Amino acid sequence: MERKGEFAILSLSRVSKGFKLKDGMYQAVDDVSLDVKKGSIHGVIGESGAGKSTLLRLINLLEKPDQGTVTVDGHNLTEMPSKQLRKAREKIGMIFQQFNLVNNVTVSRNISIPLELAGVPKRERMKRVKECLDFVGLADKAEQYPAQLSGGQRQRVAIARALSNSPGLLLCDEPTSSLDPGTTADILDVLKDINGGLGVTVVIVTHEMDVVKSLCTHVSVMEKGRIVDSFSRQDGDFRPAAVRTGSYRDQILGKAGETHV
Ligand SMILES: Nc1ncnc2c1ncn2[C@@H]1O[C@H](COP(=O)(O)OP(=O)(O)OP(=O)(O)O)[C@@H](O)[C@H]1O
Repeated sequence: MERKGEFAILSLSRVSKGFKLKDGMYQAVDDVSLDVKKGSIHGVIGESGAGKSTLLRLINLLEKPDQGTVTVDGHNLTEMPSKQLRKAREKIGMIFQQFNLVNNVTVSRNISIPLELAGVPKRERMKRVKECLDFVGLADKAEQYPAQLSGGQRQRVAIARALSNSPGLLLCDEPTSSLDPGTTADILDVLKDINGGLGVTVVIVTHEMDVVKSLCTHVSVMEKGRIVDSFSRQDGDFRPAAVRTGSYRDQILGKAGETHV
């Protein structure tokens, strides 16, 4: 039963996505249903090629599902006319493994662009850019260019840009996979602050177990385009693994090894 305050900010219902290849269709996401609770940090873990990035891109309709519905904050995105969808997307931030910054403009401008696209007046934009830079601890880098920054600093700029329109949901596609362990820990701390301090729900796809262990409140395991297991790390959801022993669930819940008597 759903507990008070635990309603889903995001629901995927029977979502599928296939890609046309030379020798037929490849089903990257296959009939996936998933609820993400408001206020959670929901990790999607799985091997390379499992379909994690495609699943994430289906959430904000960067990929259009072949079937199924995507509901964010009670609004069915899959049925929205494009203008309304653009508005809804402003409230869904996204960050990427390779940061995806615009390299020939300054840090400030990178953060300002989503605000410009949303029609925010200049004065308000400047204020918001400063707030976002302060939040990620890069106020002194405002007039620098991405090439002048380290990987961790670039990811912080990308995070500031993703936060500029005050999203309720932040989608993270392998956000630490290009970073060294120390910088990874810093970025994970920023994501924790975004969740705990700003109340933003975070969905993160990763193949790194440590990222899930240090960050996530809820976990889904993806295999061959399907979600094969989903569990909470918070409330003693220690049901036996739905899949084999030594599964992601066992490892994440700290039960790995219990069977090795
Ligand atoms: N635009 C596309 N056209 C054709 N095939 C695609 C496309 N995007 C993804 N795929 C295929 O779909 C499968 C799932 O890819 P996806 O990137 O979602 O997996 P992933 O779990 O995120 O893996 P990784 O961690 O390696 O990125 C892969 O086999 C990939 O080659």
